[in-house]
Amino acid sequence: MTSKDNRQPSQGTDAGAAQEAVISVRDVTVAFGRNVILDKLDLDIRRGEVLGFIGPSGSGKSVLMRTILGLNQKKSGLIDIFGQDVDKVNERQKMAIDMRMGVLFQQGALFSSLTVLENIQVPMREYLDLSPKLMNELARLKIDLVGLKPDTAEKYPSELSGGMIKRAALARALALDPEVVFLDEPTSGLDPIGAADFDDLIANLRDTMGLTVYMVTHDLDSLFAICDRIAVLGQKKVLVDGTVEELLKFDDPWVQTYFNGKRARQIDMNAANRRRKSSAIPVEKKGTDLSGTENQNTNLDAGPDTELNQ
Ligand SMILES: Nc1ncnc2c1ncn2[C@@H]1O[C@H](COP(=O)(O)OP(=O)(O)OP(=O)(O)O)[C@@H](O)[C@H]1O
Repeated sequence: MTSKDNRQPSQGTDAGAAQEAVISVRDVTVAFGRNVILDKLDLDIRRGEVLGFIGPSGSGKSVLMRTILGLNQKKSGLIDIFGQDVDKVNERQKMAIDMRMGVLFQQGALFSSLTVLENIQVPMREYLDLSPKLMNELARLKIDLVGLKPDTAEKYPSELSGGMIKRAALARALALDPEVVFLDEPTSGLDPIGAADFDDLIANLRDTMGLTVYMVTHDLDSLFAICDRIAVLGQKKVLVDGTVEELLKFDDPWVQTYFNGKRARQIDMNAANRRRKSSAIPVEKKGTDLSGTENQNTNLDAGPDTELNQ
């Protein structure tokens, strides 16, 4: 676990390529006018991990995601993506970096006037020069990859359920076979079964394709089920990052309230561990979590609405 006071350098501290930082954020400050949202923030996103990003509403989780993606300007600091300082790349290099990253925005953000197939082809048209036949084949492969039926291709977003929209948006985010995908609250608005299915899909993509996932979420089930590591945004910085088990022991009122608050309920830690990547997280002893109790009480709602210790 690293907290803001003992932050590690981005590379070379841990064994193997699994710890390689594909994205490093250092000392990044973002402000809108005089309103400073992020202040000298540090964060690493490591290859092949699902990184969950949590923090109070309005703390800047989406702003950070948009800043990494180059959609918001930073005031100062360094963002290194795939080993390149984004301030020093030319247009062609920037485009090459963009192609290696996919994004699923909070509401799916599909074009309502385009079919699912056409939506998935939008990034292909923007970045690649492919024949219509090849684009159709590739888009249909993505539709299959995210678990949608083939006939979804011809449907418009208005004809899809919430879960199907998320999957179609994910298919579009995967259109260019990115190495990293950014997901902004991917399971919001889904029923628990739909959300669990979506979690499984993300975990599967990580495990089979080595996908790196940066996931802003308020969904504790997702955090427990598929996140290899969680970063907490607070006081305009990454307050702490670590595994769920490490965060449960982190002495901060907001973090404790988030995971152990008044609307607590049982989370099956063993089920969570089964679904998480075994190489990233050691599986605890059967029936016991790291706090030594049978299963962990967690709070689904208190966290995001609770003020962080300032
Ligand atoms: N383009 C913008 N111009 C001015 N202020 C902005 C802009 N974008 C975001 N903000 C402000 O930055 C702050 C952080 O917003 P952000 O959307 O990142 O929060 P969040 O942590 O993702 O919240 P939530 O969990 O509710 O989605 C908010 O106060 C928001 O009003």
